[in-house]
Amino acid sequence: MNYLRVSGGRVLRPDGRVERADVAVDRDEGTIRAVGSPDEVDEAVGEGAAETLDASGSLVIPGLVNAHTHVAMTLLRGYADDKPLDPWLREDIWPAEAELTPADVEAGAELGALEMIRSGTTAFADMYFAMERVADAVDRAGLRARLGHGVVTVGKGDADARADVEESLAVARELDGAADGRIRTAFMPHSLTTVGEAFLREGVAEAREAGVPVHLHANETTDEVAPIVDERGERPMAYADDLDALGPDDFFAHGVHVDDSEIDRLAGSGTAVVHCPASNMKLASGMAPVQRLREAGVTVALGTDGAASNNDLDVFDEMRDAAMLGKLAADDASAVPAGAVVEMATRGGADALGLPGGRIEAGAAADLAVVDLDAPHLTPVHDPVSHLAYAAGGSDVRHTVCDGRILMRDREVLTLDAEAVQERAADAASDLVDRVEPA
Ligand SMILES: N[C@@H](CCSC[C@H]1O[C@@H](n2cnc3c(=O)[nH]cnc32)[C@H](O)[C@@H]1O)C(=O)O
Ligand SMILES: [Zn+2]
Repeated sequence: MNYLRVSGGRVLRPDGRVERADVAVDRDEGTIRAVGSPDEVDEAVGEGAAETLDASGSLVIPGLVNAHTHVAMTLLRGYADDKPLDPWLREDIWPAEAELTPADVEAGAELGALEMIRSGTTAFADMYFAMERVADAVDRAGLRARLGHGVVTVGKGDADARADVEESLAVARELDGAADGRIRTAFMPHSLTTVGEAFLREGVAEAREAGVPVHLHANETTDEVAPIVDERGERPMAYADDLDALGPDDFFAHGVHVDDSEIDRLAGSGTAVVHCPASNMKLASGMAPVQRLREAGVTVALGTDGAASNNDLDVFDEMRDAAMLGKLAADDASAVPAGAVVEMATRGGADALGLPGGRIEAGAAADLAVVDLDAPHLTPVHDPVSHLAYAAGGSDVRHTVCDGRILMRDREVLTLDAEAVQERAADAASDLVDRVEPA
């Protein structure tokens, strides 16, 4: 067997225990073949590993999942800060995005992929446009992703609006299974207020027929909830239910302003929520009731949202922010503990996106990250899970593996030319800003 051995480390197992173990990866299948003591692994797969990754002094964890982002927004990192969602989108972000070319989107997506690989993320969900270019970047980077074209119909004529919906459905049908199956897709209306009812109803029905999930921004701000309640006399998740947009394959970003009836609807339907704590804090959107969502049985994942509202794509930051904000929201220091946020960033993310991975166990997808614990800010190690949630950062990741392939070894990214990617993105971003604000 053509196998990769991750040796000498401690491993975070699906039950939350951390144990000394080696991991044997079947590189042809892209799956984990064995996890155990060196002797156990020798017995299971033999001694002749084709390649070895050293994990001594390190913790082997499932690859992190960034379950909601707009990856090419890396080009707008630090472009417009310190504003609430609606004026931020209308006055700054949407005018800049109107100037983005497909080549810009590809440059931004590559930069995001590079940043994610370097911080131990192996899978993400992306809502944007020029998605075939994002797919190319994902393919080259070696990551896994669930991709969709974001639809906005408000402020557009009927033909343009319809074309946007059709584009999202076409992307969902055509890109599904790309990059040797590492790319899956979804129908992605931007939100329940930025897409008109008839378009939502038709689009969701077609998505169901095509067998692709639905992903949208939901209950992000009170400004977004109020018009639905005023105009329809029902909460947004009741409206979503009426649109047939709730189900076990569907995943909604934010879920900040959800009441108990909506939490019950999400739990009952199996719809996952992607919590984006940094974006919610930065745009002052509010505090999602993460503890209550989890207690109700909702699958909760973590997302960075775009780099313009975060301002990075490091899921370690999201774990820390989720634990901190979750406690504040619940007014309870025992709420959203370390183990919960680690679970949300790994298995929760994989399950929300319906992608393999999220677990270090035999038979699971070989998506993993090796975190170096030998650092002043990670000493001593009373509890490695506590460190993942509260003390470690993306730059502590030594190696990143996705689908059995090494994407980063000893902090060197093998699938992308880091320098060229960074330079291309910086150039694209400065040209973009010049087009938006002519000198
Ligand atoms: N085809 C659409 C594009 C939608 S992509 C998804 C959009 O979500 C925007 N976005 C980024 N972060 C957030 C957020 O937190 N809430 C809502 N929208 C966001 C992002 O800038 C992008 O415009 C069009 O014609 O405009
Ligand atoms: Zn978003």
